[in-house]
Amino acid sequence: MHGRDWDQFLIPYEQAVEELKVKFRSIRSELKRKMEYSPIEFVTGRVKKVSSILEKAKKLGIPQERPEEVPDIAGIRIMVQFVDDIYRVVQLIHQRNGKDMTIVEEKDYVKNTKESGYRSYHIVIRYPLQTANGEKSILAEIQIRTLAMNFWATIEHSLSYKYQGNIPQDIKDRLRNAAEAAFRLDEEMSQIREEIREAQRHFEMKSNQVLTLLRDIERLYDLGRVVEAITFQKEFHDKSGDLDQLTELAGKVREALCSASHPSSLHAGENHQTCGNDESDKE
Ligand SMILES: Nc1nc2c(ncn2[C@@H]2O[C@H](COP(=O)(O)OP(=O)(O)OP(=O)(O)O)[C@@H](O)[C@H]2O)c(=O)[nH]1
Ligand SMILES: Nc1ncnc2c1ncn2[C@@H]1O[C@H](COP(=O)(O)OP(=O)(O)OP(=O)(O)O)[C@@H](O)[C@H]1O
Repeated sequence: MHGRDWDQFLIPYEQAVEELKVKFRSIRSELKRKMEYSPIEFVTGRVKKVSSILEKAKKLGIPQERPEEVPDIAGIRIMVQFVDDIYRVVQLIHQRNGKDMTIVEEKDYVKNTKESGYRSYHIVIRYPLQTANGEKSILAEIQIRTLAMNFWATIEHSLSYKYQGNIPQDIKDRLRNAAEAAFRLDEEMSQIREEIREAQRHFEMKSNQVLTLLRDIERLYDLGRVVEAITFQKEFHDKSGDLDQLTELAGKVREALCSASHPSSLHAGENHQTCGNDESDKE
């Protein structure tokens, strides 16, 4: 190890961290620009300090002459809002496997919580770089976690640093309780999110129903069924806005529209597209 130029050694790792941060931040901004949901909240990255590389090499039994075998000299961290989003990001990384990165190892500490209470999803990748001295590939670590998991891990990391890895038992116990609380917070947030999604779906169904209903009433007018159209319009105004009531009324309007556009003299089957719930006659 003597004589190693660490500044030189770390250059590709710095480049990798910068490139990886740009790549994952770009995914976020691209999705946002397209007004689509982004599972990525924010991305951070760091290059490990030399002292920490040496300690880790020792811990992992890696010879000092081969520090490049330490898997997390280059590391990025992707923060997400909800636990589901972790697996969406994992999927995004899987899609890039064999393209601009190659997956070397994966550890799911979200499903397999560590003894300490630590939860995160880890992926070690081999990442190819174009450097001034040609192509080089290095190992890099991607950690994916929710904001709650990050909050817990950040506090735990500083306590671990303060106590040099020997956190007193009572604090360890409290940290495990806090990890439980962070887990419950993630669960609660996921549930709230589901309820919000359900409410959005319900709102969308209702506005579609209202739109169809008003169009059908207008078509009744056009077909000369003015009295019926007025009655339905009044009924629509009197409704409380309950989806079931709107659906029932929509059914009645459809029936009236159907009989208006299918005088009994017509053969059965003619103009059938105006009846029922055939989507083909909707604009
Ligand atoms: N705060 C915190 N971070 C952890 C913990 N365990 C792992 N990490 C983070 O995850 C990285 C790699 O963890 P692992 O994939 O388990 O690799 P490892 O070298 O076997 O980890 P160790 O448990 O530290 O031996 C570490 O460098 C930390 O950044 C933990 O208990 N608390
Ligand atoms: N993949 C990563 N992405 C972004 N930041 C990280 C990553 N891994 C660790 N960090 C952060 O970098 C800082 C320095 O951590 P350091 O590399 O010394 O230790 P560690 O990787 O957490 O632990 P260890 O060396 O025991 O594996 C800490 O604030 C840590 O939270």
